Amino acid sequence: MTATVMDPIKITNEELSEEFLNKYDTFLFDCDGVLWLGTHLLPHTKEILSQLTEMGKQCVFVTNNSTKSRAAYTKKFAGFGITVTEDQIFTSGYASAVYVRDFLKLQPGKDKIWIFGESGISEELSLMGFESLGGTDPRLDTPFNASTSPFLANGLDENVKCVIAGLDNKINYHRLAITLQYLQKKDTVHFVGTNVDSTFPQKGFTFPGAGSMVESIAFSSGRRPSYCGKPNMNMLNTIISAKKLDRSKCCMVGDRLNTDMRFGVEGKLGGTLLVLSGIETEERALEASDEHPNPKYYIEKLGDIYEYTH
Ligand SMILES: O=C(O)[C@H](O)[C@H](O)COP(=O)(O)O
Ligand SMILES: [Mg+2]
Repeated sequence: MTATVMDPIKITNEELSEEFLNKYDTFLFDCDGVLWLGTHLLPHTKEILSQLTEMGKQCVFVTNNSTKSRAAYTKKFAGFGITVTEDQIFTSGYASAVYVRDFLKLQPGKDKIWIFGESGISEELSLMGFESLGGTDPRLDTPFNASTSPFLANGLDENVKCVIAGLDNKINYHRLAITLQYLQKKDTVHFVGTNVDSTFPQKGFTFPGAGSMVESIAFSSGRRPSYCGKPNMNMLNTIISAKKLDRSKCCMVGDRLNTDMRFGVEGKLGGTLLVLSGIETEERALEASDEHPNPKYYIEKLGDIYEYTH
């Protein structure tokens, strides 16, 4: 293990917890691996979020998980007994929809989007007035047959101008095959990836992440996607301007070095906190690497801050 110039500080006691809490006004929380692992809420997540609110801190939730829309996430929080409003939530599905509207300048009502992914993408597009195809369409669940697929029967839809690809737990050959047909239209169809995460942390398991799926279709098409989730700075800029944040008073809290910590460091936020309850290990947090930055602080799990201060 090589020591870096600015060694990450491990939060292990009340004093360091207080120092950390007092430094920032706004905390940007990653969700998977930080707040929860699937349907399992991590210990003292609810308590630390209430503590921050009582201290007058602002909490924003920034997830690369595109499977749910912002509206669906408010329900997930509510299911855990945590009150969060939709304007506190930013997802990679929403960031992708913003990119399609504001950067690609596709036109709602005219241009359509083919989705390789779940309802979190189509719901955000629909709120912006975009029609989408593919995604959770049950006809894609059937085994692929080129001569009977309804997506090939009448030719491809000429109005599709973009493919958005993200995490899809119903990934199958039918979805891969039709997505590739649209991506082969290189001159007219853009390629957007929601997020690059190679893996997806769950309780006791690490599963394939969105990036593993997006890279599969990138490989077959020979194209590179524009990734919109963390660490893309467009996503951070959207959040900073929507919430009118002072970057120096913000701290990014995440469980991944190449997405969350990079987002905080490249975005010049005041601080970063890596939690070890998701993807990364202490060894990785401390190693010097060209692949990712080190965090400013790290801790075993977010709820420990609550425990140290109570
Ligand atoms: O593959 C994925 O989409 C991710 O692993 C994942 O869901 C990321 O979510 P986050 O950790 O940013 O909340
Ligand atoms: Mg995470």
